[in-house]
Amino acid sequence: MGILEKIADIEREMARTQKNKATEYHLGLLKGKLAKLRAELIEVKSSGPKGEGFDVKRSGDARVALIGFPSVGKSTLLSTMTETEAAVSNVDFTTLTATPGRWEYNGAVIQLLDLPGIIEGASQGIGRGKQVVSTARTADVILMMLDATKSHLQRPLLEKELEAVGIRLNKSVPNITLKIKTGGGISYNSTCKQSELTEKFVSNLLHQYRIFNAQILVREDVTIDDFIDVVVGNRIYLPCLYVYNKIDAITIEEVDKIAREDHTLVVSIEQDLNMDALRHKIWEYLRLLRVYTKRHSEFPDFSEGLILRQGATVEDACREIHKSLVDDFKYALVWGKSAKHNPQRVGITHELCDDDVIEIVHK
Ligand SMILES: Nc1nc2c(ncn2[C@@H]2O[C@H](COP(=O)(O)OP(=O)(O)OP(=O)(O)O)[C@@H](O)[C@H]2O)c(=O)[nH]1
Ligand SMILES: [K+]
Ligand SMILES: [Mg+2]
Repeated sequence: MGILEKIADIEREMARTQKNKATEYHLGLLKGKLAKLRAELIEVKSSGPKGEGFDVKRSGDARVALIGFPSVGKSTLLSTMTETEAAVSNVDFTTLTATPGRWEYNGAVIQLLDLPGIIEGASQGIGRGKQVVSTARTADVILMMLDATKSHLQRPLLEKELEAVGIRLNKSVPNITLKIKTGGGISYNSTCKQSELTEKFVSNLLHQYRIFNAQILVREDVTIDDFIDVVVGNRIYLPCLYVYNKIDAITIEEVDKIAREDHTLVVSIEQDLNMDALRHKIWEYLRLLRVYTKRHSEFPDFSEGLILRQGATVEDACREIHKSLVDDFKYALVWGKSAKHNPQRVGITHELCDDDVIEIVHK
């Protein structure tokens, strides 16, 4: 039996099994098996011949991947926001390969990656779906484009396809440590009450994965899925913005309803509705910082900032300018949101905020 058939088998069994307290445990183990098979699918992919994901070189400060059903307007967006002219038509599967475009915003250069449309079953190799969802793993942000005039089932269907290749959307990494040991059996500890996880389940699931010696520490109330994710590994946690296009073609009441969903923005690319909000939202989801530098007794250079990731420290800023600065670093002066007073004298581990101004004093 092939991997896909085995997956289908387990999915059927899970669908047949009623969900209740008595079956929870059994279902959990089935989920574990399923995750294992899916992981095998991903692995075959990454060790397989070249071109499993689309081979587009990353460039700029970050990458945004456009994911969606055919004809939702992905290429229309690329053609609107970048200089790249992508073919647009009402015929499904117009785009057949990954097409990058360059978008500048707040001094950062963002690569927008237009991708072929995908449909249900993409992660299992239907159409070019497998390549598309593999490429999604390389993005910093997923822009999931949806057609506001079409069925609202598109959203959960696409989420399922991305989940299947190990992408977790708008979720943080579960606070679980798993240390594989060479002896001592399974030792399980939790710092808080668990609503789903039990010691018996943990040890059985680990046995399924041929792990017989390990230390597990769980620091928050997690789900069985979270635990499986940690055991399987190879998961990617990405921010995802859901963009409903073509709102020019639906009623204002419908627009209002959609706009209330989490992580969601409504636009019409062709009618230029809400597009500034979209640009701003993408920037927010990229979690980038812009920091300005200044020389001693001069004004800051606001024409050019450093682009850093959220959580970046003075050390990251130094590296961005020149790596020798890290070795020669004495202290820095910081003005802005991260400073307690202006300027604040800080060390190399100080965390920076968006729009901060920094002066580095070196030996
Ligand atoms: N009504 C309306 N139609 C739009 C809008 N944006 C794009 N379209 C139309 O949607 C159709 C599909 O656009 P594309 O950009 O080719 O869609 P795609 O998602 O790239 O499609 P594939 O490459 O086939 O996956 C075209 O006929 C566009 O004119 C919009 O804001 N409103
Ligand atoms: K199309
Ligand atoms: Mg297209």
